[in-house]
Amino acid sequence: MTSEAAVRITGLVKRYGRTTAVDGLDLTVRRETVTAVLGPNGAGKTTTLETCEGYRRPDAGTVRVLGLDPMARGGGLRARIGVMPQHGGGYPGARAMELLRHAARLHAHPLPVPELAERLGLGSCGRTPYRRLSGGQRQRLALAMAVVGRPELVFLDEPTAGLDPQARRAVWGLVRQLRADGVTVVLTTHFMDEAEELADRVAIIDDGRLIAEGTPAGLCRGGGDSLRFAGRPGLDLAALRSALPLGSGVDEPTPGLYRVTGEVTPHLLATVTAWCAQHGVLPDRITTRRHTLEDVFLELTGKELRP
Ligand SMILES: Nc1ncnc2c1ncn2[C@@H]1O[C@H](COP(=O)(O)OP(=O)(O)OP(=O)(O)O)[C@@H](O)[C@H]1O
Repeated sequence: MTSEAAVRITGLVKRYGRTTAVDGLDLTVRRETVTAVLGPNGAGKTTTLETCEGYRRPDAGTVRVLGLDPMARGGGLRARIGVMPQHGGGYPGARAMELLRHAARLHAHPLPVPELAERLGLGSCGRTPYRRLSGGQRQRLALAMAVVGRPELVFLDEPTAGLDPQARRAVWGLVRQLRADGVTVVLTTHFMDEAEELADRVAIIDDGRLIAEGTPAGLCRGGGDSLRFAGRPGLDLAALRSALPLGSGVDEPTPGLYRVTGEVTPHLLATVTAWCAQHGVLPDRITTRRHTLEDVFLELTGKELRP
């Protein structure tokens, strides 16, 4: 049934002894989307993913993945999901390509192994034993093993951590391809630009709870956007304000320097420059600053380092 959410988590609690890693988390992931789960170190992201993958049993709450309980045996879920763990384990003596071919053989209709290996730049290290692979090569191999079985849903735990910029772009390309092929992707990342680039939905968790969820643009909208320009001091702020779109404001924090607040859009910029033209003002040093996902993340989760 395709209208069913890919992942539905309700009131999830997971404890390790006295540590509550996940503390009443609610999260729904829609099918055929890319969802980025963000959160400070220790927020409970990996624990949440591992619970969805069937590696951890919830202490309370329910988790349904493709409509199934990940802890139930025999439901066929394992064959339908792909998992890239944060620290992928491989047999130390097995060669990279042997591991990938082995993973492919476990599935009924695997992707063609040579193309996938080529795409992730694994060709040249195919004969290298796992223990001698670099960190980045291990990451890319783990990603290839997660997707080789054509899963409906993949969980990628920090897929680009430790990758060079070229490999990062290759991973982004693969994630986009998965999405275009109708695969649901749930990934964690500490790179806010990565979430903005790839994700349809972003879920921010802190202390084991969901604290924000939405599209990257929706989460960033408004907030700390600003447009600044210099002009002759003492412009008629009330007149300029009345020309601006609803929800925008303007002030003159220092004489001759103007700050327009509100959502920065092409229309806002055009309005300000048109107003200046009508009033014989040459706006100098126009700069725009948009609220980024990193701004939102820091506002919501604070700036303190986590223990
Ligand atoms: N196997 C475990 N045994 C005991 N405590 C654990 C275990 N795994 C995780 N924890 C604790 O649970 C909390 C959540 O950890 P988790 O790995 O889920 O966070 P995370 O959001 O993935 O963090 P990071 O961004 O650092 O990877 C942390 O306080 C961590 O120390």
